[in-house]
Amino acid sequence: KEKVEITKEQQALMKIITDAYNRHQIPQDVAKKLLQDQYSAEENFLLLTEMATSQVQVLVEFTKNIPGFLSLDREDQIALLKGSAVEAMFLRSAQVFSRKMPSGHTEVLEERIRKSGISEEFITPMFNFYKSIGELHMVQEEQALLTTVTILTPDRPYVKDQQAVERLQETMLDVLRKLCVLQHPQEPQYFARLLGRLTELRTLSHYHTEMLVSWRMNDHKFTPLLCEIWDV
Ligand SMILES: O=C(NC1CCCCC1)[C@H](C1CCCCC1)n1c(-c2ccc(-c3ccccc3)s2)nc2ccccc21
Repeated sequence: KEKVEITKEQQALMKIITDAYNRHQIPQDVAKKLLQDQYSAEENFLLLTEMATSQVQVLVEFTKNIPGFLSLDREDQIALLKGSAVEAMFLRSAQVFSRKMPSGHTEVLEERIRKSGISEEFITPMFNFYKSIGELHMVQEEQALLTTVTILTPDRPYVKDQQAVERLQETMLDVLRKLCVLQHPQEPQYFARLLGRLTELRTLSHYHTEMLVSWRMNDHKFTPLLCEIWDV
C-alpha cells in the first residue's frame, strides 16, 4: 500500500487556491434572502441575474490566483472563463444548498427554489445534482480544487493551447487525488465519485439557456456580461 503524501509545494498550492476561493465569494448571501421572503418569478429572476453577474466577476478574480493561469495565452484564459462560468455557478449553488443550516431551513430553501420560476423539467436534475454534491461532504480545500479543475478543462470551445491547460489541470488533479485519499481513507473510490460529479455538472449546465428562457415570466432581461456568458 503506497504511502500518499502531499508535498510542500502541493501544500502551498492548495493554500493559495483555498484562501483565494474563500476570499472571492459573492457578498450578500442568497440563501439568507431566499429564506427571509417568498419572491415572485420576476423578482427571483432578477435576483438570479444579480447573483450570477457578481459571481462571474468574483470568478475572474479567483482565477487570477490559480498559479499558472495568468501565464496561459490571454485568449485561452477568456475561453476557459467563458466555458466554465455556468458550471462554476451550479457548483457554487450546490455548495450553498448543501451547507449545514438550522433544521428545516434546507427544506424551506428547496421549496423556494422549486417555486422560483424555474420550469418543472429542470428541477429534478438540478436537485439530484445538489444532493449528490451534498452527499460528498467536501472539505473547503476539495471544493476550491474541484472548482479549479472545472475551470482548467482543456476541451472548452476555442482553447488553442490545450496541452498547456491539460498540464495545469493535471497538477491540480494530482493534489485533489491525494487530498481525497487523505481526507476519506475509508472510501478509496471517493476521488472517482468526485470527478463523476463533473460529468453530471456538465450535463446540467447544457440546459442553462433553456432554463433561463423558460423561466415562468415574460420579457427576460439580462446584463451584457450575462449575455456573453449565458448564450442568451
Ligand atoms: O442565486 C442563485 N444561485 C447563486 C448563483 C451564483 C453563486 C451563488 C448561488 C439561485 C437562486 C435560485 C432561486 C431564485 C433566485 C436565484 N440558486 C440556484 C440556481 C437555480 C438555477 C440557476 C441557474 C444558473 C444559471 C443558468 C440557469 C439557471 S442557479 N440554485 C441555488 C441553490 C441554493 C441557493 C441559491 C440557488
